[in-house]
Amino acid sequence: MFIKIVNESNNPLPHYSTEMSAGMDLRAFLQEPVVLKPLERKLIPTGLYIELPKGFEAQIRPRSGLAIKKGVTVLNTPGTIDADYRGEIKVILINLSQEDFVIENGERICQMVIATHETVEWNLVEELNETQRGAGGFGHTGKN
Ligand SMILES: O=c1ccn([C@H]2C[C@H](O)[C@@H](COP(=O)(O)OP(=O)(O)OP(=O)(O)O)O2)c(=O)[nH]1
Ligand SMILES: [Mg+2]
Repeated sequence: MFIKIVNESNNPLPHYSTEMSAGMDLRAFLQEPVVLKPLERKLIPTGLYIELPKGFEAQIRPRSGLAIKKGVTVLNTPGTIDADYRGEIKVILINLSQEDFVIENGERICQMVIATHETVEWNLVEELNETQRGAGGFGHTGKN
């Protein structure tokens, strides 16, 4: 399917790097490099604006390579881009390493997955149906 996109950066459009990739890497759109000090977080622009159809969302997720090699991740992962959002897609990066991390223009900082979602209405009731699990959770299974 085709999705409208505006690209005000000088970087290439996001693309799937293999035939069955779920995510497309997004690149930082910067006039000059940005430094993230240890534990520092910053909002990084991409220069991209998209128009998703109703019932779709875009998820902003970390890149595993950046996470394992540099300790840099997306703070609010998965970030949510709503279908009615018309602003610039921005990425909240945080540096969880003990060294400065320098972000250059055009660097691939995260990935974006386009997904469908439901829109529901609540059916407010007094009680829910019974199940084998019931209220058990948080490591409940496997215990005697
Ligand atoms: O990583 C992100 C997350 C969100 N957004 C944009 C698109 C999204 O549709 C909008 C609102 O995001 P969210 O609902 O997560 O933020 P909020 O803090 O709840 O703000 P709002 O009150 O505007 O919904 O901000 C981004 O560009 N990047
Ligand atoms: Mg919100």
